Amino acid sequence: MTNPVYLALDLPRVDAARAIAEKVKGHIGGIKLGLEFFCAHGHHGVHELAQVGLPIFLDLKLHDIPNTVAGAMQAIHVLEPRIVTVHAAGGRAMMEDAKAAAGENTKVVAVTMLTSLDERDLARTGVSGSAHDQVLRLADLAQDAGLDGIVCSGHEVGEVHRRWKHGFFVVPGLRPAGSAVGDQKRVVTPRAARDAGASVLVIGRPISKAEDPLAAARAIEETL
Ligand SMILES: O=c1ccn([C@@H]2O[C@H](COP(=O)(O)O)[C@@H](O)[C@H]2O)c(=O)[nH]1
Repeated sequence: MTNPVYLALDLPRVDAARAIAEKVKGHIGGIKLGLEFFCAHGHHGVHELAQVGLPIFLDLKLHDIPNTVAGAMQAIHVLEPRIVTVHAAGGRAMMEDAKAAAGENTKVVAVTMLTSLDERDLARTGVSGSAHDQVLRLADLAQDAGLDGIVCSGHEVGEVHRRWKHGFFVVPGLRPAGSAVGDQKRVVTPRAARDAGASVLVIGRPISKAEDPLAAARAIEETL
């Protein structure tokens, strides 16, 4: 079975990110590079991390008018990312155009409700109702737009999986039992997310900020 863990390398330096990735590469399935890394190091940084030899997930959370998002997707095509994120809130046309502009081997997935938000935060953005309903609504929109799947928390992935049988589900906000939650609010353990139907488990600080990243990655792998 392929290792479902993608290591989120939200680090300011390429050499430090690569050193951690090299250290743990036998215990993860891929590398996730997000806004911090991409804004600082762009294509060059992605090429460096691709040298590790694992699939690359570009978590750029694109959210703009359809033409602009399609252009951004075309611009990252050469990097051959395995997964790219857009925001479902960008709407159906934006998601359709993002998918049409993506490479054949790139899964395009839509961020539904960030795992750093709870229902109180959601209400403050003007959306009433539960996190669960918001995620299901945006998951339906992403499916209608022809995307490959969505990003959601481990609290919702079970229900989304029941409704969207062949969807691809990326789950961040994962914390091994007893580890610091930080800015995440809708959190479950990696094992709970996997059991509920997650295709990809995104894990960052519990590995990247651990005193011994290799031991942390191994310990997580053993729980799966
Ligand atoms: O809803 C979302 C969408 C993306 N993320 C990203 O996942 C990682 C999580 O890192 P941790 O250090 O394990 O908290 C990070 O890169 C986020 O940008 C998310 O957390 N929630």
